[in-house]
Parts: sequence; structure tokens; C-alpha cells
Amino acid sequence: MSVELDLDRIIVSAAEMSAIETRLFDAGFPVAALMEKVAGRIAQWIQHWLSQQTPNPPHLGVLVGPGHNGGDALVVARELWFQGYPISIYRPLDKAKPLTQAHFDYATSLGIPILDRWQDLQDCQVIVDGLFGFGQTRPIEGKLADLLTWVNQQPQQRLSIDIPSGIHTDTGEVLGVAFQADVTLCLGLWKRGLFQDAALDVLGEVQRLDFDIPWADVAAVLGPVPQWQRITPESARSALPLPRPQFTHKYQQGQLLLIAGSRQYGGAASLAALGARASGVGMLTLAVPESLQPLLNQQVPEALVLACPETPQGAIAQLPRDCDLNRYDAIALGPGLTQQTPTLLEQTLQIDSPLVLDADGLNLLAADSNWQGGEANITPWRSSPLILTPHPGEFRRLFPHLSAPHPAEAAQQAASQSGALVVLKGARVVIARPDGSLAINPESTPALARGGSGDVLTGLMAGLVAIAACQKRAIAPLVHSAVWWHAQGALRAQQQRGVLGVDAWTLSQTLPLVVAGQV
Ligand SMILES: NC(=O)C1=CN([C@@H]2O[C@H](COP(=O)(O)OP(=O)(O)OC[C@H]3O[C@@H](n4cnc5c(N)ncnc54)[C@H](O)[C@@H]3O)[C@@H](O)[C@H]2O)[C@@H](O)CC1
Ligand SMILES: Nc1ncnc2c1ncn2[C@@H]1O[C@H](COP(=O)(O)OP(=O)(O)O)[C@@H](O)[C@H]1O
Ligand SMILES: [K+]
Repeated sequence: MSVELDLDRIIVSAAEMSAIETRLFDAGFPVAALMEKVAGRIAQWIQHWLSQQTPNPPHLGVLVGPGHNGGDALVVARELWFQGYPISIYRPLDKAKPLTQAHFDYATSLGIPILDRWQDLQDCQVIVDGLFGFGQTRPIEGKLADLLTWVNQQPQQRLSIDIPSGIHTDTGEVLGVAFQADVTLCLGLWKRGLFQDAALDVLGEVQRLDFDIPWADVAAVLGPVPQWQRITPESARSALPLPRPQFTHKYQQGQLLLIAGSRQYGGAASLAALGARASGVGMLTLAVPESLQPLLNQQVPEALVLACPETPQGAIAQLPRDCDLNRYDAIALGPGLTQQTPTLLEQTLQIDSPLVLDADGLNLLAADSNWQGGEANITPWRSSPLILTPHPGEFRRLFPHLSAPHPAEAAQQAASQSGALVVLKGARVVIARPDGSLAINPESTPALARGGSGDVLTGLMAGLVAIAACQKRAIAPLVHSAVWWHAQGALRAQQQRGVLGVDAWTLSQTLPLVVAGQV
């Protein structure tokens, strides 16, 4: 018996969703009954949504496709018609699956208007997209492309059933043109495409409507531990090292060494240090070029600052002789470092504790001859986790030979072949583990698209990893947690200051509030 997972955490491909549905049908659940159930929940959701906006039922235009997405749309249209909503149906293609055709015939017999021209949808207040669901693979072309282009130019609110038509269910790619939704109601289980950066701007607000899929059927298709998971508030919270016991001291709450900064990039070191502060790590040590010591002492007074001899250009030339790398629970290397001193990477890689590499730490790794473009697995020469936090540019330098077309698959391949835990940054951060599993952060904000946000993440993540390592907890859940809280910190700061008000320093000051708010 596998442990039942919250269905909200699971992300499926179109083929997996189809296989899960097939199991329900094979077990005796009639296809038509499932469609009634699902569409009934969609209709209820729409009714509640619209009742909050206007007391009078608005006129709904319903786009109906040939498959069961169109069938869902017809059942929704029928139910809302019975509830007194004015409805108009537009069906661009004549062909339909038998169940969809039956619903179309019944809707026609009820006298629900069937439009001949899509232009007549302009009288509606809301347009519902039931053209294609997870069955879509082909590009949207010809008349369908013209229809969606026209619909997207209309002022009405737009709601999509399951996934916007024109979005590839697995990759999130726009297949020519896509229905531009204000709301997307994902049915049953989260689809992969809804978390791909390429799709984000056409999804609108995304909600999942549950339809009671038994765990046994999910596990039969996805295995006992589904590979693709969403980070949820519960998983992010439960990973935090809380509550803190009364009887403890700082060395039991993690010791982190952060090696960062140069005369040129002093801010990166302080932002990473402030991120680490937000983790609550017991003891923070900063190794920085000696000229940065006064700045860091002032900005992060609780940290122990190691002044390192520096190069003429102001980079760390070497670590102080008395710096014992073995005493730390975790090490982070990279923000603002420059690439002048490859020995820093060599030294830290040899230490048997978790290592977080970011920015120039990643660039040094990419240039290291042992790394071999990420194709030589690190596991034989390192037993502790190596955590890489590249943005897409750094990722390409690290893994130049990977040909996976989409970020999630690319991260998955990168982690499997290199043995590192790969945190691929972007609008939706993907965390891939060497065992092939993948976690995606579903909630974030473009407020983070700003210099320094990543430095804060590195510090926060390394701090949480240090606590986990010190307390002999699993490391990966804390990496997920760091990505989640980083985004939540940005969302909180954005609430207070707007999307343009979330500079990295503000983010670092908001993070302790959201993380501490979990106690
Ligand atoms: N089976 C059921 O009773 C349930 C079905 N559900 C609904 O069913 C959907 C999946 O239904 P289907 O598998 O029938 O697939 P779709 O409704 O997504 O449509 C697939 C059909 O569209 C055609 N098509 C795809 N792309 C096209 C293009 N670009 N141009 C022209 N034709 C194109 C395909 O040839 C196929 O006939 C889900 O998204 C969901 O809305 C869910 O509600 C769960 C219950
Ligand atoms: N459009 C976006 N939406 C959400 N998060 C974003 C977006 N763009 C960037 N981010 C996040 O901001 C951070 C940027 O990190 P990085 O590229 O390393 O920048 P820097 O080196 O300047 O700190 C990452 O955590 C990334 O996921
Ligand atoms: K749809």
C-alpha cells in the first residue's frame, strides 16, 4: 500500500490523465456519468463566480469542440440554461464524439440558440472555452485560429474548461494561437502545461476542480511516488525546522558558511547574507574579500565575517588559512564572487557537506574540466548533496549538451545525469532531483524579475539546508521550501508595495515575516 498523497500535489501529463480516466471507466464508472459530475461542478463554480460579480445572470457564449471538452461545455451550457442564464452556443467543427453529439442534440432540442457566426458572440458577457482539453496536440489553424484571434480581441471575460484551447497540455507551448483566459478551471489533476513558463500569460487565474479520483487509480498509473509534484503551502510549511525546541543552542540550529562577494559585486554578498538571516540559521559565517568586511559587519552584525586576502581586482584570492571548511553544516558559494579563483570551487567540492552553488560558483563549475558539461555523474566523488541554482543562461553553460526542449524535462535530465539537485530558476522554478523526481513552485510573481532576487534565494536556501543537515533531516524538502518562501515573500512585499516595489533588499526584509509567520 502506498502512502496517499494530497491530489493537489500531483501534476500529470495528458497521457497519464487519460490512463487514469480509463481506469475509472474500466472499473464501471460510465463516461457520461463522469461528464455530468465534472460539468456539474464546473457549472456550480461558474454560477458562484458570476453571482459575486452581478445579480443578474449574464449572457454566456459557449465554444464547443469535437471531443469531451466540448461535451463538458455542453453540459455546463445546459445546466446554466436551466438556471436562467441566457446562453449561445458556437460550434466551429461539425464532427463530434458520440457523447458530445448527443449533448449537442439535446441542447438544440431545448431551444438553446446555436450561432452560425462567431461574430454573434459579441452580445455575450462571458465566453466559455470548451473547444479542446487535454486531447489537443495539433496546432490551431485556419478557421479555428481566426476564431480564437477574434475572441481574444473581445472585451468579454473568458473562462477555459480544463486548459485553454491552443495550449499543449504537457509542454505549455502555444500551438499557433491560444484562447486567452481570465480563468482556467483545471479538471481533476493538475496538468503539466499549466506550470510551464510558456503558458503563464494565457492561463489567467487557475483553479483545480476535484472530481474524487481514487488514490489507487492515481498510484496505479503514476506509481506510489508520483514524479511530478507541485509544492503546496502544506509541504513547504511541514518541511520547516519548526517548532524549535526550548533546549537548544546555536550550533544545533545549523552553521552556514557563505563565500561570496567581490569589490565589484559587494551587494550580492550582503543580499545573500540577508537571505540566510531569514532562514533562522543558528550561526552564519561570511567569507568575503577583506575590503568588504566593514560593509558586511555593518549590514549583518550577527554574522561572523572572515576577511579573505583579495586579488588586485578585489576578488577573494584565497580563504583565510585558519578557515576550517569541515566545521560547517552547509556551504554556499557564488553570489558576486567573479571567476578569478577556481580553487574556491575545488576546495568546497571536496568537503563532505551540502554545497549550494549559484552565480559564479556555477560558472566556475561549468569551466571545471572534471564537470564535463554535467555528463560525468558526481556521485562517485561526492556523497553530500550538490545543489545548483542556475537561471536559464547559467543552465545552458552548465549543461551545454542537453537537448530537452522544455525547462522541466531539461532540469530532469540534468539532475539525473549529473547527480546534482538542480533548481532551475524562472517564472515557475523547477527543482529536479537525481532520482528523476521533479517539484514545481506553482505560485510566484514577476516582481522577482529583478537583479538580486536570486542572491536572496541562495542565502535563504543555504540557511535552511544548513539547519536540515545539522539536524540530520532530508535536504531536498528544505530546498523546495526555500523556493516557496522566497516567492511568498515576494508576493507579500508586492501586496504592500506593488509589483515594482519589490527590490531585493525589501524582499530580504519581508522574508523573515513570512517564514516566521509559520510558527
Ligand atoms: N471522459 C470524460 O467523460 C471526461 C472528460 N473530461 C473532458 O474531456 C477532455 C478531454 O477530451 P478528449 O480526449 O475528447 O479531447 P478534447 O476534447 O481535448 O478534443 C480532442 C478532439 O479534438 C481534435 N483536435 C485536437 N486538436 C485539434 C485541432 N487543432 N484542430 C482540430 N481538431 C483538433 C482531436 O482530433 C479530437 O477529436 C478533458 O479536457 C475534459 O474537458 C473531463 O471532464 C473528465 C471527464
Ligand atoms: N517572471 C518571473 N516570475 C517569477 N519569478 C521570477 C521571474 N523572473 C525571475 N524570477 C525569480 O527571480 C530570481 C532571479 O534570480 P537570478 O536570475 O539568479 O537573479 P540575480 O542573480 O540578479 O539575483 C529567481 O528566483 C527566479 O526564479
Ligand atoms: K478548453
